[in-house]
Amino acid sequence: MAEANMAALPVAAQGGRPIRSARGPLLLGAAGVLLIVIGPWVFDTYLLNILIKSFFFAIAAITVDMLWGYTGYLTFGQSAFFGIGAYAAGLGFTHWGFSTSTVLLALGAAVLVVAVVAALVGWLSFYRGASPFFATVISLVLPIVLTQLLLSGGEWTGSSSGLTGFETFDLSIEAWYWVSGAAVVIAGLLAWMVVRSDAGRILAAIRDNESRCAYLGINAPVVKICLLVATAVVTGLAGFGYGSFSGVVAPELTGFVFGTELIIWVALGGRGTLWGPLIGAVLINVATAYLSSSMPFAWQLILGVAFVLVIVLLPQGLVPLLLKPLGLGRQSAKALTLTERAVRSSAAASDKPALAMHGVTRSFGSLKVLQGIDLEAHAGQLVGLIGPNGAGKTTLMRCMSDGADRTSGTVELCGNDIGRLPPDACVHFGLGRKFQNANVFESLTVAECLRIAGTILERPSLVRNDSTLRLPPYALDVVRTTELDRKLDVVARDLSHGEQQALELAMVLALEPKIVLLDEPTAGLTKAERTQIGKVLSSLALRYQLCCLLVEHDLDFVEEIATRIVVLHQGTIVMQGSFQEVVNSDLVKTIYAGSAHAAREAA
Ligand SMILES: Nc1ncnc2c1ncn2[C@@H]1O[C@H](COP(=O)(O)OP(=O)(O)OP(=O)(O)O)[C@@H](O)[C@H]1O
Repeated sequence: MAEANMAALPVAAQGGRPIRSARGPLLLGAAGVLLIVIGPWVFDTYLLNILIKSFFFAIAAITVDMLWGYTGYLTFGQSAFFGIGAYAAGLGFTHWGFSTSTVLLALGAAVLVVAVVAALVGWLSFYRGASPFFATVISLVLPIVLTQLLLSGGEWTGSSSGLTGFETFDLSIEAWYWVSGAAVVIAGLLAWMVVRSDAGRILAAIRDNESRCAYLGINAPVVKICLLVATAVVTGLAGFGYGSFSGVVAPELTGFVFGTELIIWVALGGRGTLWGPLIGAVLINVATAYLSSSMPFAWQLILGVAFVLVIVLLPQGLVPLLLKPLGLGRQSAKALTLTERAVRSSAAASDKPALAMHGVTRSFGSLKVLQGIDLEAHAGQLVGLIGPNGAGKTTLMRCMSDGADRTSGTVELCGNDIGRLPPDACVHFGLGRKFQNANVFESLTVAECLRIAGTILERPSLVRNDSTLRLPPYALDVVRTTELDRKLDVVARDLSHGEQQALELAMVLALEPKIVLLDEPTAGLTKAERTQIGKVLSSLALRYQLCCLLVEHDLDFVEEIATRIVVLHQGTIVMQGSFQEVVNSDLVKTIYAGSAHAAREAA
């Protein structure tokens, strides 16, 4: 294919992506580091003691924020990982004595057990088809089960009293303060770097629209399992530090109440900000230490009421509101260059069908929606799939893009049998699917959506933001003809309906698909937008030799661009041919007249 060797050309240098201004967090970070350095000279021993514990708790709160605030996974289970880390120290030092080798063994055991438990919980929570509600219930069960295990551990775990008085690191309170302070700063910086990076934006994409991620070839369950394991290990290490410092480990550290407190600290501090939960966790723990003895019940009640109020009235949390004058959260634009990317994969070979379906059926109970569909489409063809409402067009598209959807029959994409493979695997065979309703990442900018769309071709960095956005020529065509290149820094939810449709199409094309499925791409578009999209679609097939399948009710539009028409009626293909052959066919006229009559009768 000629485009395969096309040089990357700078086509636009305008627009930009909003990133959180680094000035505010840096100022805040500098103030925090200063407090950590001078703390031992400023705070009394009691406060130092509280702060050390708060720092370890704050690390756990940061990980909850990454899971809940950034990825949308509400978890009560991080306490379990904190507790496993703390008990690794308590059990190791109590039963085998304190020595360098015990420290290393206990630390290794903490990391291993936490990673294995987190991977298991992640697999259970995020396996295909599991709902977010199910994942949250699993996260509730984990601390409850773990607490029961510890309670039934007899003398070995100390049962309800836990373990106390074991020998631990011989460090002064000042040294512990600096160590825990350094740990929270490092954890905060690492988390901040990851969530701001290009790869970190995938977390927000999963939170926004997991189904679109799958159709971009991103295996969201695996991403979530990896994130859960990484954050669980960090939380487990924080727990190890806490257990080693306090010399006391008790079942409460693994419990569901502590898991809920972490959620409260994150919500009050400011979900999705990292520094909010960090500051929230520290301040609430300090306040609890001073106030809970003078008003033990009232303080918990105040925290509970504040939590409810914040969730209902102030979803962004309290800390961002209090620190607004510092300029935290203000947006600034980073210059971004949009360039053309050479197409990596060649189009499907013309002698082999890009899409081949044989005997495909789909039933919902006794309702047979598709009845033995045989269909082939080649590279360079733009096939219009038409038929009355309820004919089974969308169902047929689903069967082409998700192996689990059909009841029987075979589907091959570029010669690969999709078997029962999920959409993200089908995408790797060259599939791109555009849905009827614009399906984008609403909280991300146009540039971020487009970058995430190219994830399977250009692995995004875990630490950096790339200042160049590379797109294949046809995706660039869509971006330019619809003037999205002037709106790279606009958040997707603020685009017009037509622009969102164009953005979704550009995202699908950024995948460099060989087969493009388009479900009513002109629905809700103005005449001008329809003409623009029509030109782009024609060029996909004619110029770039992609295989396109288009479901469309607008027959004028189909006439303009389709190279072949397939008519579907009551789940079977009743006719295939050129547009003129189809519209002049008596059979097709009868089918459409019949469905119009049925529609009038129904009305
Ligand atoms: N999940 C489902 N459960 C039960 N029936 C379903 C399901 N999905 C689709 N159907 C039925 O299958 C038939 C075909 O639906 P489908 O959406 O594929 O038709 P279509 O040709 O795309 O229609 P339209 O042009 O109105 O979008 C309809 O009768 C619909 O009610």
